[in-house]
Amino acid sequence: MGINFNKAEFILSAVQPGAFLRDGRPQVAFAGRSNVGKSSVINRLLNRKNFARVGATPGKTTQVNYFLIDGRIYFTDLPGYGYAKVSKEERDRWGRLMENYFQEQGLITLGVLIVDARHKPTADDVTMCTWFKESGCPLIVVANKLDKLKKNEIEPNLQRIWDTLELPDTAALIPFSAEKGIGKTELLSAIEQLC
Ligand SMILES: Nc1nc2c(ncn2[C@@H]2O[C@H](COP(=O)(O)OP(=O)(O)OP(=O)(O)O)[C@@H](O)[C@H]2O)c(=O)[nH]1
Repeated sequence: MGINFNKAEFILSAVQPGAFLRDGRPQVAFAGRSNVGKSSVINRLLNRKNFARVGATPGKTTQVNYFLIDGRIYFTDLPGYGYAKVSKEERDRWGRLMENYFQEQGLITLGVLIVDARHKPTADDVTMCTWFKESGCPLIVVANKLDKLKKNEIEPNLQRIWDTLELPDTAALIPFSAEKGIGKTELLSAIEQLC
């Protein structure tokens, strides 16, 4: 039977390396640059308004949040990166947490990397993508804020994202708008299929 994405509950925040949840349920790890709309994407997928935090102080989330979906799979919300005003200390803390997270073998069932459809992926996006690729999990890249693109910009921008991230043939790139709901059905069915 299909996963009921309307049935979601917040489980816990892991702030310490080594405190990551591991109970055998599949985990879908969401990552993305600060302000790319990661909370909005998660909220859209779960049909919620203020479930995952939206628009709070960027870059202040050095914690890994877990949401249990329908008692069956986890959405793992990784802390955003690339916010210019973050202190070196905070950045180092983020780096340690992520290093530990990606070192844990077999933790991630599926990686969802959210990038901005308007821009060339940043060096941080490329690094995050490499971590996902090296972890060996299937990878979906979500090009969010599609509603902000003109029609003729869509194709070249998607190609630029694909090329910059050097995506393998096995990856999927889904054009998305958390604002308008574009791409939601496609992303949810990809998640169901891969979990
Ligand atoms: N036009 C448009 N705006 C969006 C879209 N998705 C998110 N936004 C806006 O982008 C801003 C950032 O969204 P958030 O969901 O808070 O982004 P985040 O990546 O979770 O940010 P952090 O909490 O800093 O990690 C908000 O003002 C959202 O309303 C989209 O698809 N289209």
